[in-house]
Amino acid sequence: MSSADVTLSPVRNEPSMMPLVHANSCADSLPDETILIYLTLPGTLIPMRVLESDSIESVKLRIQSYRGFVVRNQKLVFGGRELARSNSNMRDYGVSDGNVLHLVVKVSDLQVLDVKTTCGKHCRFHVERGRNIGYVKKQISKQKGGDFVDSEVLYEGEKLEDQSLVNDICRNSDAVLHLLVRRSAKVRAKPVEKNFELSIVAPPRVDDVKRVIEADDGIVQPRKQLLNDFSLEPVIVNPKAELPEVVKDMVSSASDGLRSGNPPVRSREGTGGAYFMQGSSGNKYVGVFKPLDEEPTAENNPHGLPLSPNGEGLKKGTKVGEGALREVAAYILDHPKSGRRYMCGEEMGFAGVPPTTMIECLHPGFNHPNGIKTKIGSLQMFTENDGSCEDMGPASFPVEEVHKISVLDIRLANADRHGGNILMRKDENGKIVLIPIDHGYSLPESFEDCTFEWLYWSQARKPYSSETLDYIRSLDAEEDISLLKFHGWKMPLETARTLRISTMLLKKGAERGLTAFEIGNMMCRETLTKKSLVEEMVEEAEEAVLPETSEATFMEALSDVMDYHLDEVVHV
Ligand SMILES: Nc1ncnc2c1ncn2[C@@H]1O[C@H](COP(=O)(O)OP(=O)(O)OP(=O)(O)O)[C@@H](O)[C@H]1O
Repeated sequence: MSSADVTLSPVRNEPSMMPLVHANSCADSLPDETILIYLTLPGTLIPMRVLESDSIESVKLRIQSYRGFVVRNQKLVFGGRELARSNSNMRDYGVSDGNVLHLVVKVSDLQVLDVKTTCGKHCRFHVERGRNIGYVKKQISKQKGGDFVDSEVLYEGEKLEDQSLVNDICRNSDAVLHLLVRRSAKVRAKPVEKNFELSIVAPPRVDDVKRVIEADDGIVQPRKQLLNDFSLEPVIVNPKAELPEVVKDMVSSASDGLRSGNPPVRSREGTGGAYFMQGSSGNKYVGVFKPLDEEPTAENNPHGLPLSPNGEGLKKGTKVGEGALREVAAYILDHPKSGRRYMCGEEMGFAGVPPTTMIECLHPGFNHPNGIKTKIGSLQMFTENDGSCEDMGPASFPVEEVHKISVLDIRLANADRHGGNILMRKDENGKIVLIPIDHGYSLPESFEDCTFEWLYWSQARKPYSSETLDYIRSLDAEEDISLLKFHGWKMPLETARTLRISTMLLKKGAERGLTAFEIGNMMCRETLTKKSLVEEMVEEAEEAVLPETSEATFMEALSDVMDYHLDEVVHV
């Protein structure tokens, strides 16, 4: 996410209660279904009058108008569940009079910079808000060719010091920070008789200047914390499951970072606690750590979300405290094209899930409201990126990139694939590469909350390539379940069933020439209450077998039901 957390349009003065805005409402007779709800933000409780029939989107729009938080940066949580479907209404989610809804506002870790130079060059790029102007100058030099390290950078006419942090400069929460770069001119004065002669000495032209050797990478150096009370170790359940070298390197770099006094930096984005782990030099993030106890609605969630009432995660069919397990599973199951992950551990997987492993880590920099304790969670390799798919229209995403994400999401029945969870970067040839992250809500026990952002992208309607079809053919859910068991996750029957069903649907659908859109669409509900086709197929198969029947017999029944429905789709 690169945009700021607030809209650029003027925000209305905050009323004590957000008024009801409805086409049919009139001052003295409120419609029957009017309810009063309360929004909590850390430290604030905001009363708001809404209609039970108001859509989530319209409620968010009003929050945007009165509080300034843009809709896509808002997450509403009620009863331990995220109100994720924008076209569903308050009633669908069971919100009634007097209920308290939690509003989590996503604040970006990245800032868009729009840079103009006095010699007419222009560039636009993202930087982490923790970087300083010295670093920005180096980025401009890289992007535009030449050396801008000795130049002056101005914001609203004021010269910025090299040490100034991007975060501190954004005083108006600007979505885009406009900077002007000019060559610095030194003024020298030399006495000439009783007067001074002024001469302005412009620096040499860019081409004449030798490139400055890297000295400071410009990342914020939080005060060094040289501690003894820290640790970072991989969690290995099965000693036979050897960690790939890339994972070992990531773990040791993050551990070296802590040893060198570079503390974890908490991300401002997301609903759970996510920490950027630094390397030993302190100028590079090497991993993202997500502790189990800081997941949304878990005990130590840093965003103040209340505890889950029933242990279920924000998405149906997931459990609080299992997000890290699912993150690691997504990496293990993202087999490379050439074979299973355990046979060729070093290779990047088909969908490009960054290497992820389970670690235990002790550091006072995490959220410890009840005393400092060792935390267990997932550590994922930090991937340099130019923002997420929320920052850009999908038109320029290569078809193969979209297809690889679709294959992963269908297999894992991902319940949280929104644009913010796909990072994006350009490779050395300028081609856009998509990087799937945040798989804490994959492999749910039910299909109720499956959502795939890419369903709405035109690439999803293009046929899979023969290479992708070969990959799909090679998938085997039983092998995947055994592989996860080998790595220590003995999946509950319901989760294993999800993996079996979604793999079966992907394989059967692809075999019949269906597109990612057609297959994905069968897994997603059109509305909160209308069951998806895959849910209907499961129900039909359950009705066709005896209650105590074996899993294998159930899957056989489902296979027949699925063939019937897919053939119908193909012949329409
Ligand atoms: N592997 C990665 N490489 C680079 N940045 C990452 C990586 N994983 C996560 N991030 C960034 O870390 C921040 C928080 O991560 P993330 O969105 O996954 O957290 P979350 O709490 O699980 O979010 P959500 O509320 O979307 O479920 C985001 O800015 C995200 O872009």
